[in-house]
Order: sequence, then C-alpha cells, then structure tokens
Amino acid sequence: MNNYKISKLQVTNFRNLNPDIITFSSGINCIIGENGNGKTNILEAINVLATKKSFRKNTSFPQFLSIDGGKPEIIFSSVVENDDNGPVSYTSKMTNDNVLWFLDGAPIKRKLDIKVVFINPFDSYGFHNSASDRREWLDYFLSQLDDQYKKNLAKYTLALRFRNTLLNKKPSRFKEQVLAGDVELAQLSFHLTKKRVEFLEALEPLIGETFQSLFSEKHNLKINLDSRIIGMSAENIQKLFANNLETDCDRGHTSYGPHKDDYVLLFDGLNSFDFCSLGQQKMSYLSLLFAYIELFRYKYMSYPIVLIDDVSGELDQHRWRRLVEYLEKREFQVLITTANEKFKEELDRISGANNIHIKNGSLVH
Ligand SMILES: Nc1ncnc2c1ncn2[C@@H]1O[C@H](COP(=O)(O)OP(=O)(O)OP(=O)(O)O)[C@@H](O)[C@H]1O
Repeated sequence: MNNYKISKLQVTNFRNLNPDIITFSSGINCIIGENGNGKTNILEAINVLATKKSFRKNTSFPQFLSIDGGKPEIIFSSVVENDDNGPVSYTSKMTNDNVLWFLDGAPIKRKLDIKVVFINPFDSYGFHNSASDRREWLDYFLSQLDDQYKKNLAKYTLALRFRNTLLNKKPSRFKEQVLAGDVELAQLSFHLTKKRVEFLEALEPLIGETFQSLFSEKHNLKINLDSRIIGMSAENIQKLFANNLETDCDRGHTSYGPHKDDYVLLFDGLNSFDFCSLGQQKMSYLSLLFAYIELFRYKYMSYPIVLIDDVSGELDQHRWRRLVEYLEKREFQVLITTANEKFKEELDRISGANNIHIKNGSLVH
C-alpha cells in the first residue's frame, strides 16, 4: 500500500515560498490567494517531493532555487502517512547534483513511492489541440500504472533515436544495422501498442460514468487509438518497417511506430476538438482525468494525492458546484488552488475543507 497523504510541509529555498509549516487535512484543501503569490508553487513543491520532478515543463534545480536563497540547497520537510504506517517525517534535500532522502531523520536510499496526479487547467487545450500532447499524456499516465510499459517506452525511445540517426547520417552499411535493430523495435512496438489498447479499454467505461457523476449529464465519451500498427504481430510490424525502409531513408526518419500514434476523444461520436465548446472540452478532459484516478485505485487499491491548479476557467458556476460536490464525495486527498473569488465561494461551501491563504509566499492566518 502506498496511499500516502501529506499532513505537513515546510520548504526552504524553494521558489517564492517562505519556510512556514503548512498543515493539510486528509480531505479537501483549498489554497487561496491572488495571482503570483505562490499557490502553484505549493503544489509544485509536493510534486517535486514525490517525484523529484516538476509538472512545469523544462524546470529543474536552478529554477526551483529561490532567487533570495542563501545556500544552493532546497529542503522539503514533510509529514506523510498511509494506512499501513502512522505519520512519519519525510525530508528531501536537493542540490544541483543530487537528492537525498531521510525518513524520521535517518537517510534512506530510495525515495518513498508517493503517488500524485496533477491537474493543470492548460492541459485541456494541449490535449485537444496537439497529438504529441495527447501521446505524452497517455504515456505519462500509463507509465504510472505499468512499470514494464515505462521501461519498454524508454527502450523504444532510445532504439528509435538510434534508427533515426542511422537514417539521417547514413554511415556505411547503415541499412544492415537498421534492419538488425528493427527486430527489437518491432517487438517493443507490439508491446507498447498492446498496452495502450488495454489501457484505453479499461479507461473507456469509466470516462462516461465519471462525466455523468461529475456534471450530471449523460454523454457517450470514447477514446480511440489511431495507430497504423494496431492488431499487427511483431513479425508484421518488422515487415512494415523493412518495406518502408527506402522511404524512411529519403525522409531521414522512421515513418511508422508507436511514436506516430494518436488518440481521438469522441464526444457523442464526434471528435471533441472539432465539435466541443471550450467548456465541454474542459469537462471531457476532467472526466478523463478523474476516470484515470478511479483506474489507479483499481490497480493500487489506493488513491494518489490529487493536485488541482485553478480549474475554474471556461466552466460556469453550475459546473463549479458540480465539480466541488464531486470532490466532496471522493476519498482522495485534494489540494485545489484558486485566485477566483467566485470559485472560492463555491469552495467555501465544502464542509470541513481546510483553507490555506497565501500572500507573497507566506501563510496568512
Ligand atoms: N526561483 C524563484 N525564486 C523566487 N520566486 C520565484 C521563483 N520562481 C518563481 N517565483 C515567483 O513565484 C511566483 C509565482 O508563484 P505561483 O506560480 O505559485 O503563483 P500562483 O499563486 O499560482 O499564481 P496564479 O494564480 O497567477 O497562477 C511569482 O511571483 C514568481 O516571481
């Protein structure tokens, strides 16, 4: 069981946050403050503590380190607990070169397996507008559920990069090397595609159900894998690579494979990008994410910590209320931020929510 929840956090030298001790409840936590005061930084600190990485793109230690920080070291001190263990103090010390972890003050070799899901308002645009964002989305979430998929994806990415370098640079006897490497590339392609299909099949019944319980509207939501190699054996994928080798040589890159897959979200049978309003796209996207969280629970018998950065945009007040009511009925720990006064009023209706007010990186009591 790794259903960790976080009950306290104190960060030193992380972005604009002051080292205040922030206390979280195991249910809903609303982080409230005006723009640019550090709400997202709190979510980011938890994400970095749990995964070593940010959810912001291309960010690492130099960006994390407070511009006012004296020492080039960031300390994330927390208290976490799960069903198996009582509260433990868990600390991560990060420098430009390494990260160290401590459990109840003693060093540990590997970080704790704290699972988090971050929900970003802007990802809905990316998801509906860009095939590579959709692929990244599916790869990220599927990797969280399936370690073997994650490893195979890393191997595939390396093998594909090597193939493309050969196709591009064309060293002597490169075609023989390409064909030899295609055996592994085809097997990996087969496994990745199979896992993607299984993931979407498992997710599909949950998406419509989630949409219904989130927004009280019945819509048929379906997510399809659009792949040239779907249903093909590894041998046939290898043949496809070989048959296309001359074209790939001309282009200098590989034309077929899981890196070319796309996913289509169908809303009542129509492509959500072409057909849905921005609000409907956001609702579909949120349904997809919360469906994933349910799938996560089936797999791990526990929930991740759910970090939600201001999702109020594009949704009307009625949908805000539905979303808040949905969150109220969940068992997972939620940290939700907002700068929107009206949305804050909806959040205020949640009985027992823990309100955290933040101004200039400090807690306001
Ligand atoms: N390395 C850093 N050192 C100090 N301050 C930083 C650093 N990186 C970012 N900041 C500051 O953090 C603030 C942004 O914080 P954050 O993104 O958490 O805001 P927010 O409260 O979520 O705002 P919004 O409601 O606009 O999303 C900005 O004022 C920015 O200047």
